[in-house]
Amino acid sequence: MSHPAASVPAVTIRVPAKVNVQLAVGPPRADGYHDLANVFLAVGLQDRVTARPAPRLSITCAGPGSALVPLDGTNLAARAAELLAAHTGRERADVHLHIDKDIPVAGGMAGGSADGAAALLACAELWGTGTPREELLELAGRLGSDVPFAIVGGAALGLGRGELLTPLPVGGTFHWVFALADGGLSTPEVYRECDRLRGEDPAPAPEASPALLAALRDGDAYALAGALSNDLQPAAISLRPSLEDVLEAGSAAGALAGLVSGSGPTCAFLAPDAPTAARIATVLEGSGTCRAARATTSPAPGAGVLTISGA
Ligand SMILES: C[C@](O)(CO)[C@H](O)COP(=O)(O)OP(=O)(O)OC[C@H]1O[C@@H](n2ccc(N)nc2=O)[C@H](O)[C@@H]1O
Ligand SMILES: Nc1ncnc2c1ncn2[C@@H]1O[C@H](COP(=O)(O)OP(=O)(O)OP(=O)(O)O)[C@@H](O)[C@H]1O
Repeated sequence: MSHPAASVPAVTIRVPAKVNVQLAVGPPRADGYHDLANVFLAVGLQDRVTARPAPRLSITCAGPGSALVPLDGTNLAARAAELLAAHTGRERADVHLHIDKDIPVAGGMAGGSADGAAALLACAELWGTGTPREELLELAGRLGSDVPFAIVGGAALGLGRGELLTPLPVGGTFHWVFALADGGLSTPEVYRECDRLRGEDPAPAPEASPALLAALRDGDAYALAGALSNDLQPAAISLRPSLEDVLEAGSAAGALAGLVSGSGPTCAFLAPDAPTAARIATVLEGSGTCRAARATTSPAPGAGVLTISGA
């Protein structure tokens, strides 16, 4: 006897959030982007995207903040499905995508980018496109600067606008606490604010910090704490001054260091070990400076298949 649930093909991909342990931002380019030295680290918060055959492209989303996620063609997962269909000569993106969200929305942890990366992989698997990984990475870069890293995971240096990746060795597990904010920050607005604050001062060419790369390679949390940097942090704080209070609360709670994650408003705190991370999360939650705090570890693997069912 056939099993009805098993007869529905479905592919579920899990995909990690990121924190930028270094984000060096150069001057604005003619195309509106900024050259970066962007050191990405994938962390244990993850979304899941499930692809199933459907007459036409549709999206549903569940989980914290899902009400803020667009369900139309602007969703990065929808754009990924359309892009792969066009690239592989498929008539339509005939797929339903369901997003289980755990990555904070508009939080500077590349949640939308993660969903775009997961949708690319899910549709490639569901449609059996056989698209080589290099081609998927190139398509990912067209979707957004953060999308290729969600496929690669681990740690990587992103040059150009952040999409040209070189994987980096990581010599141990790092413990993090993420302070989640109410409401998001717009990435383009934060870059604009960064330019505005710099005024006429020329930004130096962005370069990866040798001390930071060594800290990652050695798995040395104390050295990493001393090397964390984010050129977008002053801009995020300028747009959301209350982030100063979050950073102070995390540091008073015993973090080795804290910084704004990417374009914010999520703040990331490095802890020496798991029990300290759990304690910092509890203190932050009670501090009234953030909506919630989550302890997790890094590095985490890039987007990958969680389940494939039916056929
Ligand atoms: C802040 C970071 O999350 C750090 O990883 C990324 O740089 C942002 O990456 P993303 O959200 O994938 O950004 P994209 O979708 O490529 O670009 C959105 C907007 O952010 C700004 N942007 C983005 C990347 C970059 N290197 N320079 C920029 O100025 C531009 O205004 C761009 O129009
Ligand atoms: N799948 C998606 N999930 C969340 N937001 C999405 C998605 N697709 C499109 N968006 C839009 O993108 C905006 C930014 O959301 P996202 O969660 O990617 O921000 P972010 O984590 O700050 O991004 P980044 O760190 O890459 O700059 C949202 O406000 C939303 O309108």
